[in-house]
Amino acid sequence: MSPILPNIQSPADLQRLSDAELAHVAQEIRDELVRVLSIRPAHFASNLGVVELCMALHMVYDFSKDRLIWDTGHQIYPHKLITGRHAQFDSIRTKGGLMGYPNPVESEYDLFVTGHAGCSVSTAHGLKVGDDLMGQSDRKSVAVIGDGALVSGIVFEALNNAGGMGTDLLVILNDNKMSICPRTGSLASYLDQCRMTNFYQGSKRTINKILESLPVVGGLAQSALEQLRDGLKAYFKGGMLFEEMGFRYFGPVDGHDLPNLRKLLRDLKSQKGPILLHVLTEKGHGVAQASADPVTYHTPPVFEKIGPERTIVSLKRGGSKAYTDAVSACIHQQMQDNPRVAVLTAAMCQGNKLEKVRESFPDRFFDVGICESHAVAFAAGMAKTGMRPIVDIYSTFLQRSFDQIFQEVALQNLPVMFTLDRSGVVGPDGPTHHGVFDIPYMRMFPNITVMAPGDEADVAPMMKFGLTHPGSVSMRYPKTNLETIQRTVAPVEVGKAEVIESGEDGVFIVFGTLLGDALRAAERLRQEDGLSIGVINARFCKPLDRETILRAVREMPMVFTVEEGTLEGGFGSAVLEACNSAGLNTQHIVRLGIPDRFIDHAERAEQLAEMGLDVNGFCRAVRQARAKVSQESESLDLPVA
Ligand SMILES: Cc1ncc(C[n+]2csc(CCOP(=O)(O)OP(=O)(O)O)c2C)c(N)n1
Ligand SMILES: CC(=O)[C@@H](O)[C@H](O)COP(=O)(O)O
Ligand SMILES: [Mg+2]
Repeated sequence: MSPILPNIQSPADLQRLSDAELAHVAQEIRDELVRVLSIRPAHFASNLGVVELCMALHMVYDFSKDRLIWDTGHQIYPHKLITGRHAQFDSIRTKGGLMGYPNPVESEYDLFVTGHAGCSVSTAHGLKVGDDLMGQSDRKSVAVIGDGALVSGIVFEALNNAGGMGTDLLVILNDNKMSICPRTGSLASYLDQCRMTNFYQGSKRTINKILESLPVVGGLAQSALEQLRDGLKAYFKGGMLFEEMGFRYFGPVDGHDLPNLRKLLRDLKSQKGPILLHVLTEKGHGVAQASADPVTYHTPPVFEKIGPERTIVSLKRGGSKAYTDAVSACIHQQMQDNPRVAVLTAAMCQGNKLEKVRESFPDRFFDVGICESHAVAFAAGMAKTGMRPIVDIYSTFLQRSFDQIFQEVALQNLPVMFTLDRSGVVGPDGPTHHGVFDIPYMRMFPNITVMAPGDEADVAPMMKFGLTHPGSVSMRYPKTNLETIQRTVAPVEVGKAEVIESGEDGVFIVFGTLLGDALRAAERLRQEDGLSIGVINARFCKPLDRETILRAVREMPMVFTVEEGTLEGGFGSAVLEACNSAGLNTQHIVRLGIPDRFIDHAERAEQLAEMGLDVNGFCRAVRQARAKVSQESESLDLPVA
């Protein structure tokens, strides 16, 4: 059969195809996923698992009018391939190319830029209620949510609200037994039980129909039948949880049976009220057919991404060690040395490279699922008992726990340590995943110490400090390979910076691992411009080393603060605030960091270069500042007119 997928310009083009042709398109989609993702690590297994579901949805609904939200959005590739973006698919997750998540700028079929799990039911509910109020009640609303995302607290907030309101909303639970790692928690076992039940379709409605058809038999028979119904539901087990929240439960159904999915979705489309359809899929489904590698087909890939060697690998990040490796090794060591140390992850055991910790200390390792708010409050509870919990988490995902950081940790002054992985720009995952806001949001609370290693040598002493300090500590580090700067490493002391190089013409004051590039820039400026630029490893943003930093501000003609975080309220702002309270002039201070806008997906090096946060950028900043200073001094020398 000749290729069909390249001719699919919109989902409407699917309508004219036979079942055999549709099956062919599904295979073409899988082949396309394997082809592109063999050259570029991206989300693979989750996309393979939703091919038929995506096609069925787009054949039953018209999402140019109806509303479709894919929870998290990492499984959006089949949706993009059949909504007119096949020709650009090679560009996915590259600078200027398609985003690896939904993107309304690309297509009317994408409604929200997402990347954080758990929000689909809320937004789909809002879309439906809004459309109704706007007089567009003919627009249907559908959310597709994975079993990993399902456990996020916000999902139950939405189910409760939509179920209570009786909104016409279809929630499709895409159950593939996996988060990134195997799923955890009681809901996981509940869903496993649901898998064992027969197809169950909203018996409540069926039984009520029987009731209505009977001649009036008074309340007694009704309540007896109601009890029978509840007994049946209890027996079925399937979906009771959702039924009790006001959603009629249908399922479980095979998520790879395209004809049956289309039939079922057509039936459900005409029904009223909140409905939850439980769909069973296989993460990584069909990859063997696509890559002709039988091994991977029968061992459902537990990983999200494919490496360049066309094999399912873990979240592959090149051969060299990353800061994540150094931190997870330190966590392991600290847990070995101190039985009071525990570690919590929010479904990112693999991303945080905690597998060895999980194996060595199963009683002190906690994967709470995609439940970041709970993770922080859980850690606070442990800290209250005298434990030393580490919340090991991506900076961007910790944003979900803002209020627990405030109330359960800072306000109680409890010793919870936050190891903030993926702080700074993260490359192809783009704006939903950059960890660029943690400096401001961590330093605003009393009682939290905010620090960042300048290089690998700082990691272990900082971890040790963080786990012995009486209060909460946040340590941020980026998604990049380790670097060790040759020097006599000064001991890590709270609120103390480390002067690495002195200079006369200016100074870089660096918070974080851009320290290496600042040193290389200073070396280049010495060689090419004859400038003597000092470099300070700030190490702490809060408390700031006022003595060292304010002395540099007083003595240096040019001062450059450097951080891989937003400038709004970041480290540079902390320095300006300190200068202001000390009554110092700050005109000669230049803050280098992430501008007040969202940074598009690209390679991390491209993103840093674009923001001037690399060697070239640092040299350019110094040269521009110097030119400005000499202009001003020339203008001062001009004879009075
Ligand atoms: C708030 C938040 N925490 C963590 C993640 C990281 N993450 C991305 S996908 C994923 C697993 C999602 O599992 P599931 O919802 O079952 O979707 P599947 O990949 O199985 O289709 C996780 C934990 C995230 N995107 N958002
Ligand atoms: C979709 C999601 O949030 C995760 O899969 C994330 O993309 C992982 O990022 P890393 O590759 O940095 O672990
Ligand atoms: Mg899943």
